[in-house]
Formats: sequence, structure tokens, C-alpha cells
Amino acid sequence: MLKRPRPGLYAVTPDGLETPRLLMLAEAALAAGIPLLQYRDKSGDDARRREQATALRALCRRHGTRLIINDDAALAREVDADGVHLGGEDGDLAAARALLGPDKLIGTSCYADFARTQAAAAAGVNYVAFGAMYASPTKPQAPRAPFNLVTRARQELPGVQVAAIGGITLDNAAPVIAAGAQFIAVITDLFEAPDVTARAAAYQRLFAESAAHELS
Ligand SMILES: Cc1ncc(COP(=O)(O)OP(=O)(O)O)c(N)n1
Ligand SMILES: Cc1ncsc1CCOP(=O)(O)O
Ligand SMILES: [Mg+2]
Repeated sequence: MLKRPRPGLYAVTPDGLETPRLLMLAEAALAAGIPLLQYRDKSGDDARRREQATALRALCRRHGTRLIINDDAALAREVDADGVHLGGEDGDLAAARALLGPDKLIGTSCYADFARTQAAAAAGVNYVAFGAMYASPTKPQAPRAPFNLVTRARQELPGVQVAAIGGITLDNAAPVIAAGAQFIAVITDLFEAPDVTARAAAYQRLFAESAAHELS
């Protein structure tokens, strides 16, 4: 059976980078021992996406981090990634499961919509993502999601893991984790940090601290 990724930072790559810079930034984040990395490139350049996804696949394997491909189940299958992330307009969840099989991760955006969350859980996704939690520099128009959706999903859908995204920074992540988010998905605050490895490690420490809190 598919092992669930441990809670932690879910690094999402900035859009439109040249391959050397993409790999340098990804490697810096992976060096902190994060559970998940998403390749998110909206360029529509299929050859470049295939080349970059393949290179990230090798990098992630070396670091023991799961690689998730944004938007594109066929590319996830082609490069043997660990899974795919699909938003509301990115294709059918059941079709992605049929294509990828039972051992790959499928995550989906649920925005601020709990009915969509329940339907996604019934369709067999591995994780749901809520957001934007805060105003996002990457997606300023993204609608905001209340923290209580995160808590509700944890309580009502224990078979599904919960991610949160949108405007998250090291300074505002703690309440999102306290609400129950198992994955904190970050672009700007991670990849624009002066030291990406140190920033990723600081996010990882937030999860370690919250786990220690739960035990005490
Ligand atoms: C972890 C995570 N959550 C949400 C999204 C957003 O997906 P989507 O709504 O399809 O928007 P794009 O990222 O494709 O622009 C995500 N990518 N990852
Ligand atoms: C892809 C996506 N979906 C909702 S907000 C967002 C962007 C997250 O990026 P940032 O961490 O820079 O706010
Ligand atoms: Mg999408």
C-alpha cells in the first residue's frame, strides 16, 4: 500500500525558470529533507516540461522526496513521478487514477469548497488542498479559504491528507499548521528567500515543534 508522505513543507517550483536555475533552487529546498516537491510550470512548452520534470525526478529520488507534477497526469506517468496535482480545470480525478494506478499520489485543489472536498475524497484522492490561506503574491486573484475548512477536513475525512497554499510565509504558517494542515505549500516565501535551504529547514522545524506539542 502507498505510504503517506510525512507532514512538512510542500515546495512548489516557481513558474517559467530556465533549467539550471530551476534545478539549483529545487536542490536547495530538497537539501532540507522536505517530503514533497511540486513541479509547476505553466509555459505550455512540452519539450521543456518533459526535460525539467525528468531532471527533477532524478533529483527528488536522490533526496527521498516525492515529486508531484502540476496539472498534467500524462507527464506524471511519462516521467514516473510520484503523483499529480489537479485543479478544478485540470482533468478528471478518476481518469488520473486509472492512468497512474493505485500507488501514485493524487492531490486536488478544493479552494474554499467543502462539497468539492467530499467529492474528491470519494474519488480516491490522497490529499486535498485549500487556499489561498492568505493573499498570494503568485496568484493575487485566488479566492481566500478559511482555516476552519482545514480542520473540518482533518476531522471528517481522516483517509485524506490536507495541504494549504497561498501567501504562506514562515511568519504566518504556524496557525495553518495548528488548524491541521499536514502540508504547507509555498512558492514565493521559499524560493525568494536569501538562503532557500535554511528557509526550508525553518518550515520543517515548525512541523517538528507542532508534533512535539501534540505529544506533550
Ligand atoms: C498544493 C497545491 N494546491 C493548490 C494548487 C493550485 O492548483 P490550480 O488551482 O490548478 O492552479 P495552478 O497551480 O495550476 O495554477 C497547486 N498547484 N498546488
Ligand atoms: C498555485 C496557487 N494556488 C492558490 S495560491 C497559489 C500560489 C501560491 O504561491 P505563493 O506561495 O507565492 O503564494
Ligand atoms: Mg492547475
